[in-house]
Amino acid sequence: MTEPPAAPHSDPTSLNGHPLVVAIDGPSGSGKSSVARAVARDLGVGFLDTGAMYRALTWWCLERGLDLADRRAVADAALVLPLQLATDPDAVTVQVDGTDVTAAIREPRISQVVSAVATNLDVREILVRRQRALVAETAGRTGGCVAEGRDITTVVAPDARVRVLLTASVEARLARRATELHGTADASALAATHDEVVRRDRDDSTVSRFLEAAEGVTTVDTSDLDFAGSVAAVLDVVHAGAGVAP
Ligand SMILES: Nc1ncnc2c1ncn2[C@@H]1O[C@H](COP(=O)(O)OP(=O)(O)OP(=O)(O)O)[C@@H](O)[C@H]1O
Ligand SMILES: Nc1ccn([C@H]2C[C@H](O)[C@@H](COP(=O)(O)O)O2)c(=O)n1
Repeated sequence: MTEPPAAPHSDPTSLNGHPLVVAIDGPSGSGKSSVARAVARDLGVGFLDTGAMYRALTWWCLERGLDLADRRAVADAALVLPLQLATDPDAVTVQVDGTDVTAAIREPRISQVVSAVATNLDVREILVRRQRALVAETAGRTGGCVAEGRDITTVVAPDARVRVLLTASVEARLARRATELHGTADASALAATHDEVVRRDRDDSTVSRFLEAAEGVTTVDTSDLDFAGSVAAVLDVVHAGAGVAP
């Protein structure tokens, strides 16, 4: 008898047609974006990087010469932000008004100031509305959505079937980001990365709760895990919490 080919990934259709939403929050450098993307790929569903939305808005405001401290002007920009965000985990692209900003929004000049936009409460209200719509649309179209950010488990998708706080020690997170940005985690690279990780978390945590798990949220500490181990740990939570066949 011929065996059927092995399934390439977990099967969200085992949820009797109910779309699977996986919400992942965590501090900077914990691995949210890369792990969430790999988890979405494994599940065969869409992926939403909500930080990319705050970054794209920041990029657009700077492009238009707006003062990021002008909260009203930045919120007005958020209302009309011409954003196209691809949610295919194999082809994540971010466009603003037809310009591909996928790489530009990761540059230090954006990382250094994005918190000024992300702590604008009027902006948050507007982008959260868009994020909820994107999660629903993506989940309906692909069978599910893995969404990551700082307030997904608590504000954007508190009813998600699976909710994870992905965390790691500050030392591990600094080393990861330093290696990513500077190719090394030596003392000078670690010092240069401090603002990107520690200061940003301090500012961002004034408006969102992502340093500790909210009730019902499962913490996955990746300090001692490699990347593949982090993905496997989150998939374990998904399989346990959502009844998704591995
Ligand atoms: N065990 C691990 N788990 C997750 N990511 C890891 C791990 N080890 C190294 N990394 C690397 O850490 C870096 C940071 O990951 P990523 O950008 O996904 O973090 P993040 O939490 O989304 O950060 P930010 O919120 O600042 O964008 C990436 O280069 C990733 O490949
Ligand atoms: N749901 C979210 C997502 C992101 N932010 C903030 C935090 C960061 O300073 C910025 C960019 O996010 P990153 O790409 O580094 O994950 O946006 C937030 O407040 N809420």
